[in-house]
Amino acid sequence: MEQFKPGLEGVVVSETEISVLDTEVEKIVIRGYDLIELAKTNSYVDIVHLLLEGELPTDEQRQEVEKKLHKYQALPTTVLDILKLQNGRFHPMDAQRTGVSVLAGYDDDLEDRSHAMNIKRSYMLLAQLPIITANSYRILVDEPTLMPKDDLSYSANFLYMITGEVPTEQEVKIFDKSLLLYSEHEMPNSTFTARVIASTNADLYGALTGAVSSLKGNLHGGANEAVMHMLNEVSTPEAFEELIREKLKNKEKIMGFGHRVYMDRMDPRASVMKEHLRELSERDGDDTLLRMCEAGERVMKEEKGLFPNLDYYAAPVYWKLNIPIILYTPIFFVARTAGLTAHIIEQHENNRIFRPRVKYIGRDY
Ligand SMILES: CC(=O)SCCNC(=O)CCNC(=O)[C@H](O)C(C)(C)COP(=O)(O)OP(=O)(O)OC[C@H]1O[C@@H](n2cnc3c(N)ncnc32)[C@H](O)[C@@H]1OP(=O)(O)O
Ligand SMILES: O=C([O-])CC(=O)C(=O)O
Repeated sequence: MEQFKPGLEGVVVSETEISVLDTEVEKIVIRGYDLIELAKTNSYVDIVHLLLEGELPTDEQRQEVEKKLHKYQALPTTVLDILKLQNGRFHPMDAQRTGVSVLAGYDDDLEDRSHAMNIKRSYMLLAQLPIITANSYRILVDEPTLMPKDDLSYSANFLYMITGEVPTEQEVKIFDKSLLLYSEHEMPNSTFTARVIASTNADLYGALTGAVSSLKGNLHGGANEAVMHMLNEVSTPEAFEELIREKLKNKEKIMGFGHRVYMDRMDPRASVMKEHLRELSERDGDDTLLRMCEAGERVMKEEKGLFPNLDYYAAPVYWKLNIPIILYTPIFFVARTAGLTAHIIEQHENNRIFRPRVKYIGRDY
């Protein structure tokens, strides 16, 4: 039998025009563009256009995308009704999975896998997921639901529905940047999951529900919530350093550190988020969280030679934006929906079913 690679490490599973992590030139390449460079000048909606249409938008096209995202916000009321019926027992991540499934039932052309239909579905999901996500939390904590405002941008509306306050320009800028950084990242577990499901010719909703489930785990998207819980266990850099040393002694994994691809350096997206944490620390005149994170970074480099991934610095940034911890991973999923749908569409259009083999280690036969 062929070589066995645990965790498929280093195995190439797809050809793609969407993205690649080029470790030689240290770039996250999205359709030919460096994501970290794009983060300096572009917005999340630009990346949505790049991922779904193949090109960065002109000013006019950007406005069209924003308009389209507004137009598609009409969420069938059943989705939130179902969440309410569960008496607030849904984790927002599970609410997203259920929400995407329910939306499949409203798609009259479910069997139509054409490019145009899949692109339309992607925009609809991107428009409706922030409403499902923010309101699933509101239902969970028994607060009135909130619908988007006509005069707010995509990212501003998402943050508004989460916090209930119209965000400042600085808050929108930083939140939007986090969505951009989370939008796409080559072939993580969730994207692979989505492509495996899509490879049976299953519909886009089915592939996405699989991806939500994958992303929820704390070795993947769930790490951002775990990071914040860990930071909240203590309140000083010294105590945080001690906490990490203790966890390492107990052979625990430290959430927010390590990455299958970035082995010997910090995830470049984490560096961008770290700068935004600095900015918010200056705004608040309180850099305790930043100093705690830096202490964690130092001890992990020293003890394990491991570096932060995006989740490590996204978590304290979301904390400073007043976002409830239970929404950190769901926000990651909303942002990643742009990349995931692009991958599902690509899989549908250039498909061979995934069907690998095993190395048998069972009873003799
Ligand atoms: C945006 C994202 O989704 S990024 C990923 C977010 N996930 C996390 O932050 C969870 C914590 N990190 C991890 O669990 C891992 O580093 C992963 C899942 C990201 C990558 O996993 P893999 O490439 O399979 O690495 P693996 O888990 O085999 O680790 C290799 C070694 O480093 C150690 N290691 C890796 N990450 C960590 C960590 N965060 N804390 C402590 N030790 C770690 C492992 O224990 C292992 O040590 P060993 O060889 O002595 O057994
Ligand atoms: O690439 C990965 O394995 C995980 C990750 O950082 C992401 O999905 O953004």
